[in-house]
Amino acid sequence: MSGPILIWGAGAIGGILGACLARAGHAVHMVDIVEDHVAAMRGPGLRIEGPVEEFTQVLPAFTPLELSGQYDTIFLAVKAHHTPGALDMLAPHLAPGGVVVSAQNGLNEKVIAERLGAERTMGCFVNFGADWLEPGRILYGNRAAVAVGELDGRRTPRAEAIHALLQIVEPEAVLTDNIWGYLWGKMGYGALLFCTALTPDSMSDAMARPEHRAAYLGLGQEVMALAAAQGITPLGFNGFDPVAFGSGDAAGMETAIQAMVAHNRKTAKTHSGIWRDLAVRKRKTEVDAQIGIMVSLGAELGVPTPRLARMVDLIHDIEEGRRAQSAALVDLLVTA
Ligand SMILES: NC(=O)C1=CN([C@@H]2O[C@H](COP(=O)(O)OP(=O)(O)OC[C@H]3O[C@@H](n4cnc5c(N)ncnc54)[C@H](OP(=O)(O)O)[C@@H]3O)[C@@H](O)[C@H]2O)C=CC1
Ligand SMILES: CC(C)(CO)C(=O)C(=O)O
Repeated sequence: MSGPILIWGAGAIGGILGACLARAGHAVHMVDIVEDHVAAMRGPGLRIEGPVEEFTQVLPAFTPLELSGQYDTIFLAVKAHHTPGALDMLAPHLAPGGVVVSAQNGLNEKVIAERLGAERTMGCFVNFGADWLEPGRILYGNRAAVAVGELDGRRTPRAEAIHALLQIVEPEAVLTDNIWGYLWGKMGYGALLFCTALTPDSMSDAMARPEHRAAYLGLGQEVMALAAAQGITPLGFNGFDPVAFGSGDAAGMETAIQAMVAHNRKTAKTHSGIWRDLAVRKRKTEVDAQIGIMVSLGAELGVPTPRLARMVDLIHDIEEGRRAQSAALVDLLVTA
């Protein structure tokens, strides 16, 4: 790896990665389509605030049209449904031997590998919480699990180098030989987060409701059945327990729910990114790119996903103004 690191999509996740790496002395360039945000990063700088740490970092920042040159290491941190469009813009800036690291939720690694080649794609899982507040301001809500690894599980010098970079941001970041396991663990946890976003409540308040337990357990079980049908062994983190959901172990799932509720009680990011897209940003969520793809996969593999499918419809209803966020929407997922 040589030359500056490029962060493509300098919002909540990309902003924190870029600011932390630059503060540690790495040359980092930021790219974002939000012009006011790009201007703010150049000066007065990107302000990271909240309970984890507070600092301001001035960063070389560009809109995609302003960017020139090629980069060996690019972290991609746009929302999953923006991945194809971002890759069109990013492709000319990836050096021939370079790599794109997906710091995103979903299975973007597949999209990147198809577009740029598997050998130019690295898998990454991030679970720390952050919110883009306004141009130049990001809330770093809590620390949480981070993992990185080659798509084929090999331990390579470049994976070690990316791991070392991520350890600057999260000292407990893991270099894994099972990145798909982490990504599918997050697909499971992510399905639960989408369910919390059907309501106006915080992640922990929504997930703690006993009358909605069956909805959360059913969603987690559907995702773990999809992972199992592909021969993937999902991994746990921050309270999410894939073994309990995969085996339908009632006591294990209850312990996992309690642990996830406790984890999310400690963050200054009280609501998920999905909730924020619906309630604050008033824009489309990643539901098709994260949950919709699992419904399609279920149809291909013959794995039933009735709750995931219903949830996609409910999120679309909120996005398109047919329904308002309400705890009553989760009632509709209690029975499959
Ligand atoms: N925030 C969090 O706590 C967590 C997020 N994630 C995942 O990380 C990924 C990034 O999320 P997050 O950082 O929250 O998202 P943000 O919306 O905060 O940041 C993404 C940024 O990329 C910009 N963007 C969109 N399209 C392009 C493009 N083609 N080229 C350059 N920039 C572009 C966006 O602009 P605009 O807003 O105008 O679209 C925005 O500024 C998602 O997959 C999310 O699910 C994972 C774990 C935690
Ligand atoms: C809530 C969080 C940060 C996971 O902890 C997340 O992934 C999201 O907001 O989508």
